[in-house]
Amino acid sequence: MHGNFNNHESSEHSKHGKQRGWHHHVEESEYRGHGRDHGGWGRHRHEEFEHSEHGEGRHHTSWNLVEEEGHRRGGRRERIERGMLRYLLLDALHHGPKHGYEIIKWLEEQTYGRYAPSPGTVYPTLQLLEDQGLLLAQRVDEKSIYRLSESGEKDLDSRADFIRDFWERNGHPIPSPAMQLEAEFVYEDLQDLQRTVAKGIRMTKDPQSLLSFRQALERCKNEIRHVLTSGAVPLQTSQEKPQRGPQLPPRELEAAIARLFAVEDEALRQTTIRAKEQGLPSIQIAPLQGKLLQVLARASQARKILEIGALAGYSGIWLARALPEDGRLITLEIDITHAEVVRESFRLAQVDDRAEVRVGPALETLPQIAAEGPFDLIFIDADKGGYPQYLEWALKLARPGSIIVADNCVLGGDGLEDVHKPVNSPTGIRAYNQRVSHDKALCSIALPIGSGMTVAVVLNKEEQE
Ligand SMILES: C[S@@+](CC[C@H](N)C(=O)[O-])C[C@H]1O[C@@H](n2cnc3c(N)ncnc32)[C@H](O)[C@@H]1O
Repeated sequence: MHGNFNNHESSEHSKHGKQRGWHHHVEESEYRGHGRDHGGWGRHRHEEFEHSEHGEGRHHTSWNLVEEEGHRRGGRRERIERGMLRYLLLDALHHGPKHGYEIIKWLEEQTYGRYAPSPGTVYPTLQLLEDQGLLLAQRVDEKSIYRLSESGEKDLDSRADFIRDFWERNGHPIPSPAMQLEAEFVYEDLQDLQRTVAKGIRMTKDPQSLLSFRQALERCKNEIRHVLTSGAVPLQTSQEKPQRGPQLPPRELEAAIARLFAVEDEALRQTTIRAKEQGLPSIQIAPLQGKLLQVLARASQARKILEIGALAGYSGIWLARALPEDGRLITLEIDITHAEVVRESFRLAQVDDRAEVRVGPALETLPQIAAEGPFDLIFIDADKGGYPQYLEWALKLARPGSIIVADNCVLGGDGLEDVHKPVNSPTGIRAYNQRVSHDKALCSIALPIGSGMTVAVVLNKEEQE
């Protein structure tokens, strides 16, 4: 029940309280017993409900006769919905035969004093239940001892939810005032958190941010579980230093890094704009990845670079710009239309003196360029099913110290799981990762950048473990 605690809903209810149904008022009390809205203590709204003719009409007249209310006890009280006392009486007798006063005491004790119905409401209700055949009464020493009849058990069963909720609220000791106050704060924080998350969900347009919300909530739940089991807040591990300042979700973080480290110039921007205009898909690498390729090319002092999968030449431009004047980039492209766009891109970016595109299926072109190797850096970014074969070729065309990079290798984790799937699995990415991560001739890592890049360095014999 997530209602506005301050709403007084009598008018709403009386609007519906018509025909043969009857309604109750909604009662709000400043309450320090256990509240249902919270599942704990706090301000508690007792919401009563309308019974229609489709409900339990057979009780209507008799219920109206009975006023039920718990006593106020030491500032704590439990009030129950009108008409529900009968089920508490039935429940008391379900736990053994009792006379009227014993029932009152039993309820008072079991609720730790929260609820003690008055004799003035209990005795008429017992009489009513007996008349309805739900109780059996036996006179012993001037007192009636009651026990449940079979139909009484059934009637009680029909309200099992109410009974369960009642005991969840009331069947445990009352916490100290200090505990109650702290608990109020916890509930307020919880509601605040719920509002914040709901607002975040409404405002965000990025699925990655939603994933980050879930991860943050998971961390919070884990910490609370830890407190529950060990009674203490978990120690921060060295990787989980207290966080300072706003935390950006991964995509925004990449964009922020790119703004600082990988700013596109006009030639690069125009490359993607022209590619779009020509109807090419926007599946080029991100600026951050382009810069990473440049860093790797520079680190390996690359003079010859091979790329498999050119599209419009965007990544090719990043790579070609990391080459010395006499360096060479060969990029392979199956689609002749794409290849034409690539040529124009290289010309406009003024790297056409060192970068060229070769047209055809890569597996046919690769054997033809074997004589032009070895290549210092090889970037694989074509059809994903071909990755394992491209890796074979990359290893043939590389030298010790060469770097082999492949794009789209993490795919939100899909590229990493189930690495034992056959090498010709649909994407080939898992097989690729399996191979580069285990091959002794390679030192490799997958990076969660873009949709994930795997970087591998070819080792010489002495370097291999
Ligand atoms: C993801 S795009 C390349 C993006 C490019 N590396 C960039 O970041 O700017 C993949 C390209 O590989 C090409 N391709 C697909 N299968 C190929 C194959 N068997 N041989 C060569 N190129 C292929 C596609 O036509 C497409 O242009």
